[in-house]
Amino acid sequence: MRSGSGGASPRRRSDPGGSGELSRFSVATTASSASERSVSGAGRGASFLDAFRSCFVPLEARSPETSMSDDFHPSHQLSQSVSSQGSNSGSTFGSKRSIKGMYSPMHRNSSDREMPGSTKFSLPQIQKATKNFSPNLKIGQGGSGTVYKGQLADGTLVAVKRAKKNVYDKHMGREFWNEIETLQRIEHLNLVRFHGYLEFGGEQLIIVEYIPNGNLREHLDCVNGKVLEFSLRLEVAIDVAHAITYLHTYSDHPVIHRDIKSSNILLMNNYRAKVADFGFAKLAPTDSSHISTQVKGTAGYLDPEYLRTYQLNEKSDVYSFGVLLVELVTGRRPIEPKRSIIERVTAKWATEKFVGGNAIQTLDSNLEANDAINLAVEKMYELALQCLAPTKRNRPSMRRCAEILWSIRKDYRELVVPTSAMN
Ligand SMILES: Nc1ncnc2c1ncn2[C@@H]1O[C@H](COP(=O)(O)OP(=O)(O)OP(=O)(O)O)[C@@H](O)[C@H]1O
Repeated sequence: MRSGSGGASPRRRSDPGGSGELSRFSVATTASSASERSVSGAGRGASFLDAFRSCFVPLEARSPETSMSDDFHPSHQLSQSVSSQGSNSGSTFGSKRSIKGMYSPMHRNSSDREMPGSTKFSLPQIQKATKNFSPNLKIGQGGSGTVYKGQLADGTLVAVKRAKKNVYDKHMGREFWNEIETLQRIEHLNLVRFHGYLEFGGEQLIIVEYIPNGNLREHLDCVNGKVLEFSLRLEVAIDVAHAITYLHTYSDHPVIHRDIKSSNILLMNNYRAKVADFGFAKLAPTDSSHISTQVKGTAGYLDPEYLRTYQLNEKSDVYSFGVLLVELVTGRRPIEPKRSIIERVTAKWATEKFVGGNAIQTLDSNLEANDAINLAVEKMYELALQCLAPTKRNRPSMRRCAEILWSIRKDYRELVVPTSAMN
């Protein structure tokens, strides 16, 4: 995914690992395609080291044995088309917002789809806000569309996601409605706020809160020439943990994001993080034996168990979060094809270093190590290893991840500012 700055000129992104883009994909085919896309690594074994190595072994993907149902769909209640303008709660885990009538695109017929889809916005309004989708206002490019910065008549800054027009790919349309459905359900300080949407005249637009300070990947790449300091990385990890905890635990119905990755973590000017991009999000299956027909996610972040079994679970987000933790410490992308084979899969390389007692060697070279950072890095890897466990039952809940990160932050702060100095 390529993205630009929040300003008028598109931002260039550096590529220190020479890794290029991580492909976002959905595997809907036979299991062999899943195995082709999986990450290779060391063999299995009984030792601790081998146990965590197996997080990265090639998967012997198999077709689900049980008969496949279609991708899980919530039992939609018919609805109004809501434009969610509610205020953010600001509480740690946010407030539950109950949207009684969920809008169900799956249950609409095609003539409905030609109708303007939002009570809030008209196409001319959005064309005006984005200067008719001016290339100068382009702030991001993803697999499913282009993102523009816009300003509404009342001065509110918004991000407008314009879905790709691809008549041959019905999944694109599904992603669009998926994102709207999820955004309507959720509200949390660490999730991008939904303003509304519009489907009209071949355009599919999602309008959300504009987040001014770029995405986490850009900051780890020092695109602005500024290093993201360690304490802020820890704060970002906590914000993301809060956001996912909310999705898994406190939203009306547990939501699985399915695409947790650094380019989907957006930063405010004060470096508070917000999770974006709900195109792949799903309501958690109520039936634990549910089998998806499509595995979705981004290479390098994808839960190997989900890839192998097609069984979706909240713990798939926990796996991706483990990859993100390693990314925060190392600054590297999850897969760096241009590095030596040992270093190519960042999480494997870094956690092996950790187990070997050399965690600090993996610290982002832009950061300067000190006692506080050393300790925090060790603890973050301990947590990352749990998140990256090969099977979901051995991974912690997101809530547990948040609690562990709070304690890491507490210890970090105490070491950075010794108590005696505060008295
Ligand atoms: N609300 C927002 N405010 C500011 N910038 C945004 C916003 N939403 C997205 N962006 C920018 O646009 C980029 C692409 O976002 P988008 O959600 O479209 O990804 P995507 O299409 O799902 O991409 P991919 O398919 O690779 O996941 C983000 O990385 C970010 O830099």
